[in-house]
Amino acid sequence: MATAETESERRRVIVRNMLSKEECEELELIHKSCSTVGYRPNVFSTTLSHLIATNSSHFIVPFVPIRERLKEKVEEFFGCEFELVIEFTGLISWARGASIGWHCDDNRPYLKQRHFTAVCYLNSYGKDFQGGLFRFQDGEPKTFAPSAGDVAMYTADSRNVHSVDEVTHGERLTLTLWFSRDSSHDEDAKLISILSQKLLHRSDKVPQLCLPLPASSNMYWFSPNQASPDELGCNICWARMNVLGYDIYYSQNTSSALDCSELLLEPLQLARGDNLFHQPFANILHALQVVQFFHWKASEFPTSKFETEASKVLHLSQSQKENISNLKSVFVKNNQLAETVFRPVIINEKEQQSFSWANFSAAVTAWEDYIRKLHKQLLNSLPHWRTHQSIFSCPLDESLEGT
Ligand SMILES: O=C(O)CCC(=O)C(=O)O
Ligand SMILES: [Fe+2]
Repeated sequence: MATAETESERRRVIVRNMLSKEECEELELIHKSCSTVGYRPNVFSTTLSHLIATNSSHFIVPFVPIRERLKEKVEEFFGCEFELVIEFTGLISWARGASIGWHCDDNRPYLKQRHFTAVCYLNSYGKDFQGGLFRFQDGEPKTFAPSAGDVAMYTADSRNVHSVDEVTHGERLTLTLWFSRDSSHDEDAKLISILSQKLLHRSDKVPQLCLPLPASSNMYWFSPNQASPDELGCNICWARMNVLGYDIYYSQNTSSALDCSELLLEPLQLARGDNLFHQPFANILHALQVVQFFHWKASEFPTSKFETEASKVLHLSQSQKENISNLKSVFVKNNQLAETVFRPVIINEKEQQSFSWANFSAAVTAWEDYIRKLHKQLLNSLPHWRTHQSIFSCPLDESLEGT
């Protein structure tokens, strides 16, 4: 006679719609504006420590309530209340060609501290990507077609040997967490320590707008498979902007003096068609964040009937256009590759056609407000996190409300 399994025998659960559409989209924004090349071919990743290292610590804030809910759910389902720590949190995207064969998640001596896995799917099979089905080697469910908001939770041991089919189209995006019973592997403690070093020694009491700071350029260099020569690759920040219709323009003399990798730290302007947007961005990551933010929120900016003030948009000269295409050939060596890997499957054509610099300009301001709000929440929370050595949702102190 079959008996109900006890909590300690439970090995997996799939929870549908655990993350809201808004949460999925916000994490997608963070990934598409901060990710680096990942640990496997055709995989990109964004870790929380990388966010801190690139002056984007405030992007940890949207993860906080999600991490909490996931931990509670894993503890409840597997019957280990108050026992677990989060060992790792990361956004991982899988581009065409990425896959992983049969494995379990603690299958290396240095991974034995991983006791439970939670994989949140931030976009959908059949809509945003093809291929990429998740499979368990035995038991039910056997195959799982991810949909945005779904979460798979399973024990990291050999009772859950699983694989992911090769992605054949689009970019499959996940938020992956591992949980441990061993508190010495607590990710929170490490994050709080580096956050404190970064944020508490700053002299500015009224925080400046946080502008991202790119990591070393090789972390953004994608080549289709790791063995192929550099000539075939592309810079992922550049490529992500190109596929959404933006060109990148550096006004300084780029022909000789600057090492190309240093260029990523220099101010730049964005162009589209024959137009150059007047406002400079501090560096390539700053431009990318604003572009991705606009792409996320575009529908919220009413289609402007008014042309941008003439002073905000300049007409590109022939030599500026040449400058753009010369640099593009350095940073995106294979345009076809960039299109295949980074072009979203669904691009709102209306959004592309009704593009206006006036709306884009409004998005620059809205992005600044958004970043300031996240940064304020982070500064509000950090003292509580330090006291409790744990990252958790804190209500905003009244004294900070409305500031
Ligand atoms: O993305 C998934 O569905 C699972 C990924 C996986 O198995 C892993 O990262 O270990
Ligand atoms: Fe896995």
